[in-house]
Amino acid sequence: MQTKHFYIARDASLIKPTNHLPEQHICLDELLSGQTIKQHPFELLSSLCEGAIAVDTACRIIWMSPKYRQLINIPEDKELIGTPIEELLPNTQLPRVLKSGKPTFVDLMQINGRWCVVTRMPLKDNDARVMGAIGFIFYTDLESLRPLFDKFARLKRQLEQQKLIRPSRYALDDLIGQSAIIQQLKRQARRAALLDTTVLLLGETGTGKELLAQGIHHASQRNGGPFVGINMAALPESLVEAELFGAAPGAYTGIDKNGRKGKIQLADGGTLFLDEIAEMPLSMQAKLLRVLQEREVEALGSNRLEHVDLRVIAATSGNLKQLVDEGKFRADLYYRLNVLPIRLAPLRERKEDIPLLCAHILQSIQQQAQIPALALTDSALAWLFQYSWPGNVRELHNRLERGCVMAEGTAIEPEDLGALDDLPCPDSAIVTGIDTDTSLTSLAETRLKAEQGALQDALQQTRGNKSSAAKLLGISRATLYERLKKSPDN
Ligand SMILES: Nc1ncnc2c1ncn2[C@@H]1O[C@H](COP(=O)(O)OP(=O)(O)OP(=O)(O)O)[C@@H](O)[C@H]1O
Repeated sequence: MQTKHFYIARDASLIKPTNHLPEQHICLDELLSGQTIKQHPFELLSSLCEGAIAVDTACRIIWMSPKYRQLINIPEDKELIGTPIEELLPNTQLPRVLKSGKPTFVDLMQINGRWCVVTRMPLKDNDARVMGAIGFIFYTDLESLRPLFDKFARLKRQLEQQKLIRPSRYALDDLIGQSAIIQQLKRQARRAALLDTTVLLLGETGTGKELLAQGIHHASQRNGGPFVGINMAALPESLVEAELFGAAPGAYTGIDKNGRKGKIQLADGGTLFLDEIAEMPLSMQAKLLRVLQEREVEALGSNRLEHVDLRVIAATSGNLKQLVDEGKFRADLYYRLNVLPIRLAPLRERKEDIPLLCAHILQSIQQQAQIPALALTDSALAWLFQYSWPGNVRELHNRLERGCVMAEGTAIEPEDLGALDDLPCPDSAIVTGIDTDTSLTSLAETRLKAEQGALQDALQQTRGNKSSAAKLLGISRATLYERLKKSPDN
């Protein structure tokens, strides 16, 4: 196979890949080695555009054209060689080019508040090893493209209004925590955002898997595209196919004459978040595998394959490997999804994050509900530290919300957080400062009665639906069953 070289015309007006070597052209290798002409090759290239910047493999600036300096307001005498590019341009995509070794020929990028059309290319040595990357700005005056931008913005607004696309609400900075575990998680997520591969998020319920998925999308190059989420556990098996893969006109009675787009088609250009992936019916797994392998989707009732361009982030609170071993999850799909696994630690493994999380959550509750600021008493904080947090950050949020409602004074006490629900537990008794002799017996009885009353009320309200009753009470189904067993009637 013949290698393609880049050639530049002697009048410096054109760079194009070709297999021929016309006499009037200079090979770029020759040009970069400076054998042919006196002018620095980068300067020659930058004269073709509105600015250019080059970095080495460590993403440090090795060269910047004067026009680029002007665009980002850097004085001429300021030394930039060796500066990490992200310090100057936080949204730079050159690290991605270094990683992938692939160019992006046309992209839009905001530089110093101005939209620019940019091209990025890897710089490779004779053995095709990446030794740096170079970015060019071709247009900074995009007024002529204004009608196109306006149309794009209008269509995007329409889709958002129809709730067909949901912009990601969270960035990685919204992930609260100072622990080493959270810092490492954010570093992994930033690296995952740079790559365009499938990510598998593993963690118990409420650990922030969806929040992290949105953060990765937000930090990725796909952030201008949609973030589309679907929870496999919330869908009856019969609806999964149409919801996920779409349906052709006439696929089933009552369908719109234009057919129906599935979440996969809606995520085109962006990120598809498949929550509770372990719940995906086996019959649908082969179809999803095709999307991951071929980027092709076949709508229900159609025999046409549509190409889609998306990144998949899947999440599970279960053990996928075990399901594979039990034959309940396809091994080939598991390996396709498990390209970049990221584990989210439960809150009990990073309790040092609790005070910061509480501060953030309390502030947001108080702002939303427009109520005066409430602090946690020392004993409330102590209880938060000794509790095991089966529902993780979601449960912390629910308990703090409950605390804000129940608090009588200016501070939240352990019992406002539902700490007494966990009695009789010696630890709880210590942190709540409750005397564990005779008063505890009557308190426990009173609490049991009140609790059974609340359980019965919730069951009545939800017409006996235990899942909904548990949700209403802010407890898990398992806890609900456990508490029901304590009823004197049982
Ligand atoms: N580190 C964190 N910082 C701030 N908020 C968090 C953090 N982790 C989780 N949350 C919040 O906790 C709640 C639950 O998070 P999320 O829905 O992302 O969890 P999940 O792991 O996807 O849960 P599930 O498996 O039940 O769907 C959300 O309100 C989210 O914003």
